[in-house]
Amino acid sequence: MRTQNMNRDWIATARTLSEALPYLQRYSGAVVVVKFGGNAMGDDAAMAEFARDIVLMKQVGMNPVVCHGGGPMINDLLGKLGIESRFVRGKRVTTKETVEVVEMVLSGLVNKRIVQAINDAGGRAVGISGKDDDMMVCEADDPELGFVGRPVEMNVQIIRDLYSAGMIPVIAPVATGMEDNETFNVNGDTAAGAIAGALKADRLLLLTDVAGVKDASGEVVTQLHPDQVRTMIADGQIGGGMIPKTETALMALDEGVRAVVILDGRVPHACLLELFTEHGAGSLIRSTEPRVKPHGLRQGEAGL
Ligand SMILES: Nc1ncnc2c1ncn2[C@@H]1O[C@H](COP(=O)(O)OP(=O)(O)O)[C@@H](O)[C@H]1O
Ligand SMILES: CC(=O)N[C@@H](CCC(=O)OP(=O)(O)O)C(=O)O
Repeated sequence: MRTQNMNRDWIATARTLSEALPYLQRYSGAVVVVKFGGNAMGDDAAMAEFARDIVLMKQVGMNPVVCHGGGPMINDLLGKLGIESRFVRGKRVTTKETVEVVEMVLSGLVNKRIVQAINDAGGRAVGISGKDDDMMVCEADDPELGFVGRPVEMNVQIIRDLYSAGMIPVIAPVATGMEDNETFNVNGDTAAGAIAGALKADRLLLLTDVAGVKDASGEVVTQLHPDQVRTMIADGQIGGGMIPKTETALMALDEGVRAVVILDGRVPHACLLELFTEHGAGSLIRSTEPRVKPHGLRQGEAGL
């Protein structure tokens, strides 16, 4: 019977909402930095879905901070300009010419697309980059990479001011240098980690285009201790863009972030699944003992 089926659907929906209550209570006031990678962004519908999840997080009393990437979009524009993209250990080799394109794409096209999507979903997004209020000051990461920055000074009060005033900061990973006012291209994961570390965030969610950190047999490892991550980098199980991602996770944990999750941003409602359900998503990296549940909080655990 159609009516009975509909009733069953409604009851299931109500049950899901009810089951979210302990998570909503525990995460109230929590600072959650969400890194939205270029590969995770997808089409307009996927972007709208992501934006709704971020607005929902804000609506229920969390403080989401979005830090984005946009590597594929930079590749596109560089390609149109006839400039080749080259990466070393997951980071773009960035010339003076390239960095202008990087800033145009990240602080312009990508940042404003996300801001607009969040505002369309009823949030109050404000787009900034690491340059605003000197939020992120960098020095050169490695001479081989050119204008790629490594954050050395973080001034995150601007972010706290924005979320305390009801807004959702959306941050492009472009920063100022210590000298000569250079512009630095910062890997999106590195920037998100530095921001999460400086905020001592409760969670850092790194959204990407794979289901999580995979081992040599291609299986996603749902829970990782930092020592396991170090081993997997050293023995080559972790490679490419996953290197800056996992290195970021380790650094963020060292700086006081409670836990880092690497998850598949292409899965609908990935953030909600991770934060508000028992199921979780992707690979969780933290220093403490494994949880009873695969993701989220340990059963009976009081804190985050
Ligand atoms: N052990 C691993 N587990 C998962 N992905 C890995 C691993 N080693 C390398 N990778 C690669 O890392 C990529 C994710 O990094 P990247 O492309 O930079 O993502 P994003 O653009 O979302 O920041 C994956 O698509 C995959 O090709
Ligand atoms: C230094 C460096 O590699 N910067 C990145 C910044 C964008 C980024 O990180 O984008 P994703 O998160 O989509 O990969 C780049 O130029 O591609």
